[in-house]
Amino acid sequence: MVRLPLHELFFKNPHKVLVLDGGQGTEMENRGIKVANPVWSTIPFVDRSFWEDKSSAHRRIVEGMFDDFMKAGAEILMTVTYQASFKSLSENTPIKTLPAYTNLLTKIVDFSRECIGEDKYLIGTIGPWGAHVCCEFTGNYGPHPESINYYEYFRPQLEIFNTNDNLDLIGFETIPNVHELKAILSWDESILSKPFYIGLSVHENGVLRDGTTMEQIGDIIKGLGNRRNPNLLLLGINCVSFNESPDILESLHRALPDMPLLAYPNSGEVYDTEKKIWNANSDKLNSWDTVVKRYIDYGARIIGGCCRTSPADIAEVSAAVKKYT
Ligand SMILES: C[S+](C)CC[C@H](N)C(=O)O
Ligand SMILES: N[C@@H](CCS)C(=O)O
Ligand SMILES: [Zn+2]
Repeated sequence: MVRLPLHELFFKNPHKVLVLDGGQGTEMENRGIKVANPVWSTIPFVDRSFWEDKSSAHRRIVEGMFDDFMKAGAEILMTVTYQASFKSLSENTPIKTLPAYTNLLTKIVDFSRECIGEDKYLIGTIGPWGAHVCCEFTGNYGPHPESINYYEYFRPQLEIFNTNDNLDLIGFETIPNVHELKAILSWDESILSKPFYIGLSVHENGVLRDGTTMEQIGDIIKGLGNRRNPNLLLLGINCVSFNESPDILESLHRALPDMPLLAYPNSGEVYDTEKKIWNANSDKLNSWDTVVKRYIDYGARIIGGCCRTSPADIAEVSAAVKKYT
C-alpha cells in the first residue's frame, strides 16, 4: 500500500493538513444527474447500466468529478454513499436484501478506489439517521430521539465499510442531533473497527441543530474517558454555513483544544427540503484563503467543501493549505 495509515501520517507530520474534495451530490447535479429523489446522490449507482456499461453517461460523470477534484488538489476523497443506508435503499429502490445491498456498496467503494488510484485516501461516508427523512438541517428527530435504534440503522453500512480495505476512514457526516452523536460515541472497536470521524451539522448561531452547545459536546467527549474508541480520529463540522464556519470551529477548538478537527462547509446557500433546491442566503463575507487560515489555526487536519462547493473551490482550499502549512 502506498498510503501511510492516516493516524501515522498525522502523527509523523504534525503540520500536515489534507485537502478534501467538495460537495459530491451537488456537483453530480451540476453535471446533469438528477439527485432529487429519496436516496439522493446514490441514485446513479442503483441503475444496472452504471455497472454493465462502462461508458454510461452517469459513470463518466462520476469519474470526471473525481478527476476534477483531484486536479484541483484533493488528497482525500469520499464515496458517494451519504444516503445509501440499507433502510433508505431497501425502502426506495429495488435493492431489498442484505446480500444485494452488500454487493452494491462494495461495488461503489471499489469503483471509487479505481477512480482515485492507490495514493489518495478514501473515506466511506455515512449520512445521519435524519438524512432519510431530510432533517439533517433541523436536528428534529421527533419526540423521542433517545429511543431511536441508531445502531440498527447504521449497522449494515458500517459492517461493509469496516471490512473493505479500500477505505481508509469512515465519515459520519452532517450529524445534527446529540442523541445520535452519543450513540456513535458509545460504540467500541468491535462496532467501529477502523478510523472514523464525526462531522457535526451546526446552525449559523453556533449550536448543534438541536440546540446542544459546543461546550456540551466537549464535555460529552471528555466524559468518555477511557471508554473513548481509539479509532475516533477527528471531530469537526460539515455542511455548515461558509461565513460562520470559522467561528464555529473556533468554539469547538476551545471546547476540545487537543482534538484534531476537520471542516468542510457548504457554499452558504440554504437547502429547501421540500423542493430539494438550494436558495441564496447572504453573500460570502470571506475568501477561502481567510477561512482556511483560521481553520488551520484551530487545529484542522482535513479541510474541504460540502454541498454546492465545486472543484474551483477546492483549488482555492488547496492553494490556501499550501500557503499556511
Ligand atoms: C445534505 S442534504 C442536501 C442531502 C439530501 C437530503 N437528505 C434529501 O433527501 O433531500
Ligand atoms: N458527502 C456528501 C455530504 C452531503 S451533506 C456530499 O458531498 O454530497
Ligand atoms: Zn453538504
